Amino acid sequence: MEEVNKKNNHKIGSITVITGNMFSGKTGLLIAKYNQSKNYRKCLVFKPVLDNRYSETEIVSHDKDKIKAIPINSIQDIERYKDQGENIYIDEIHFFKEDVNTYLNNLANQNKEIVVAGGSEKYGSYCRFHYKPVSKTTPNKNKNSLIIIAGGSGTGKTTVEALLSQDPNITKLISTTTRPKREGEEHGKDYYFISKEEFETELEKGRFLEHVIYDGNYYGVHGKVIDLVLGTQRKNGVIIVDVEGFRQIKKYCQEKGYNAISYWFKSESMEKMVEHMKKRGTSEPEIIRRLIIEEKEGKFSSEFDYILTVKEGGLAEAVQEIKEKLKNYEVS
Ligand SMILES: Nc1ncnc2c1ncn2[C@@H]1O[C@H](COP(=O)(O)OP(=O)(O)OP(=O)(O)O)[C@@H](O)[C@H]1O
Repeated sequence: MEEVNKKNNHKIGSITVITGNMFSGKTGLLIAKYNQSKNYRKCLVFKPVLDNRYSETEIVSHDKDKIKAIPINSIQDIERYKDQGENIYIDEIHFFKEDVNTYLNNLANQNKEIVVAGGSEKYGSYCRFHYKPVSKTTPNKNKNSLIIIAGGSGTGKTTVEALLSQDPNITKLISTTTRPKREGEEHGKDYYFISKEEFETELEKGRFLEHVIYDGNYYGVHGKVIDLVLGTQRKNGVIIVDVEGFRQIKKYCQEKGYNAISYWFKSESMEKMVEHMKKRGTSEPEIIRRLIIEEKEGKFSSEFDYILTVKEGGLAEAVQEIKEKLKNYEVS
């Protein structure tokens, strides 16, 4: 499992360190991460004044990708700009000689998502970052977490969710729908079944964290469902969503002080994904449609806490990994 962001259960920021040898593509990756986030987060980019090899005011990768950057002399210069950004990108971090670790830890604890790129080990100790989030002033008393799962079709999300929810401490969050109840389905077990009018009223009030219209019916996740499981029942929850749903639910959890652990699911290969979809009886045109969605949404996989490549035949193993990780998030 790839850990994308070093975060703990307080969810108050992150530091992602991109390191490696010269010409290994560190700046290119930093630029890619910036491009992924720039349209929906306020982003600030910095570079050391000393690094004027290609440009004074731009970060330039070896592939000649470039983005505008603010040149700074000292890491502390970020102080003047920090309120204008939620995400902070710093290239060539090893050029700064002062204690960048302490400064960036403080910044991350102000809820900033930080990405730094730095040269190879021979340049010194820059890569010895240890992000130690401080306790929030109002510590999170809820030791339970919401497991948020997103990812491509046929990657095992539904199977893993079902296996996780067999655990008495993990509850699958129930969605709300306006579609008619089918035989055997139960209100509050399969879905909360409500009328179109009720759905639209709640939607207008902003109570749905995400919703879609499929086949003329609404489907959505109501905020009160998260409150019920994590707040009232004090259980862990699990939910499958798309990228936008993940963002809204993560934001809601942050506002409410609930822990959220997010996973982006992948299969070992695209062929395996297709094989799984075929096995399940998904039609060819639908497979193509889903692969296109996966390609589009997959660009945002780095926003998730973990990228989980589910090995072939490894669904139970994936469940175990998630459960193990869940233990680390429990606040005693
Ligand atoms: N890693 C895996 N190894 C073996 N079989 C798998 C694996 N991942 C998924 N499958 C199989 O593929 C099928 C589809 O899995 P599942 O419905 O859990 O995927 P999904 O990610 O929820 O897809 P969708 O988003 O389309 O609903 C199931 O039959 C499941 O058993």
